[in-house]
Amino acid sequence: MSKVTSPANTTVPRRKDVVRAEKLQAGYGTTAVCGVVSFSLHAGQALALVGPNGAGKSTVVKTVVGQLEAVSGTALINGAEVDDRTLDFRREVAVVFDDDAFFPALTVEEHLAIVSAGHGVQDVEEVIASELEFFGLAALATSRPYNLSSGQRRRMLLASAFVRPRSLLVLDEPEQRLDTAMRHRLATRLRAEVDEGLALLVVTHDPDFLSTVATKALFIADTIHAMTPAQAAVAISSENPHTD
Ligand SMILES: Nc1ncnc2c1ncn2[C@@H]1O[C@H](COP(=O)(O)OP(=O)(O)OP(=O)(O)O)[C@@H](O)[C@H]1O
Repeated sequence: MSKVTSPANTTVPRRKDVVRAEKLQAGYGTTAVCGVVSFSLHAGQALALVGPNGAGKSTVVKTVVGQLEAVSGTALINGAEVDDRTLDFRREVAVVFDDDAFFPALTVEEHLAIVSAGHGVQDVEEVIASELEFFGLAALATSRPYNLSSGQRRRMLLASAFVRPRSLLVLDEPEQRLDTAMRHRLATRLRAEVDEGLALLVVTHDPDFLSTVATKALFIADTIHAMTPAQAAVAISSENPHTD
């Protein structure tokens, strides 16, 4: 496997359809949880999935990244059917879900080192120091996850997606448990990375986060509505997308 020097130089050249969902029904077993989803996501785009609690956003995302089997339809990443065991998938796709696990015995910096070194990053120490700083965890580098607050653990999990290469980043409610300043810093950084070619698929309930980050949006419910980020921000602010 070729070595990379840092996550910063790993954005892939722009190309079509980093993600393509075609008539995708996400659900459990044979039971769909929401309407049929079709979308494409290119490098340099950020698609926000919005909608009320229980609408099916996480289920759709987990299906897109191959953690759940589709009820019907297909999800393609870089033109190939999703298989999260392949080297290509693991090299290109960084995923952070709310229920992500960690090792109780390992420190914050050890978690990040495993992820970074495991993805072939050469200057691991430098990269980790930079992300610890960004996520406000420098003073907690040698702490173990159970000695962190829930927001600090969340920061650690998010940091793990930034210490490794990625051309597609998938985040499920990244704003959860982050304070306002961290939310803003994260949103601003994500938007800058998207502008440089990252493809971002994000579930969010935060209109400000969405407005900063998203280039397009889907409202997930029994039927699916494509929206502009501005429309989606209004929809999730008012919790009623159908009034206008
Ligand atoms: N493992 C599971 N087995 C069966 N049904 C599930 C499972 N996980 C979630 N569900 C159901 O699927 C539906 C969609 O859940 P999902 O977590 O995708 O919603 P969501 O839009 O992400 O919600 P939230 O905004 O609350 O995170 C819900 O009705 C939920 O109860």
